[in-house]
Amino acid sequence: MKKQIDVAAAIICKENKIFAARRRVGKHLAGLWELPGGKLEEGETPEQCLARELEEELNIKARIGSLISENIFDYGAKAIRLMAYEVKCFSGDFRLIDHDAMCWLALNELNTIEWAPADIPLLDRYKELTEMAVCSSSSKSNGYIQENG
Ligand SMILES: Nc1nc2c([nH]c(=O)n2[C@@H]2O[C@H](COP(=O)(O)OP(=O)(O)OP(=O)(O)O)[C@@H](O)[C@H]2O)c(=O)[nH]1
Repeated sequence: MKKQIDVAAAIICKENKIFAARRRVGKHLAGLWELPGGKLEEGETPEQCLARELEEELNIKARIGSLISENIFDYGAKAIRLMAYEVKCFSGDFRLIDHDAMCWLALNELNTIEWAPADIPLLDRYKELTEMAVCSSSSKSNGYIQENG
């Protein structure tokens, strides 16, 4: 049976935009865009893996937030379990060490680039959750009564 590889990926958000990086020539899925991250090493939690990968690939230090969603995807030659975590706190200047391009996209721009297929359901889920959060916070503020005097 084909081995399933565990991969952790980061949904890095800044000012309502999400970070994407392009896989470089020579790699599996070269030219497609992905969330930064990588394969779990033995004994590593997904959070530890992500913190390590973000430092190795992008030169940033990050606090890994909650699991947004996961997706099992079969690429034929290999199958992966891709786990996406939210990252809102990070420091350092982004440097492309392992990718050949990067960009920041608003939620309504996510479909303007070509993502690795395994990422698409995860990004859809993230969009859904973010829109739900915006909706619930605006309904809370509508319900708040402010009185004069
Ligand atoms: N990091 C990352 N990998 C992804 C994403 N989506 C996706 O399908 N993958 C796949 O997950 C696998 C693991 O990623 P990796 O970055 O550790 O692998 P790699 O190909 O650079 O390393 P390798 O050359 O040592 O095999 C790759 O086959 C990659 O194509 C994603 O959003 N982020």
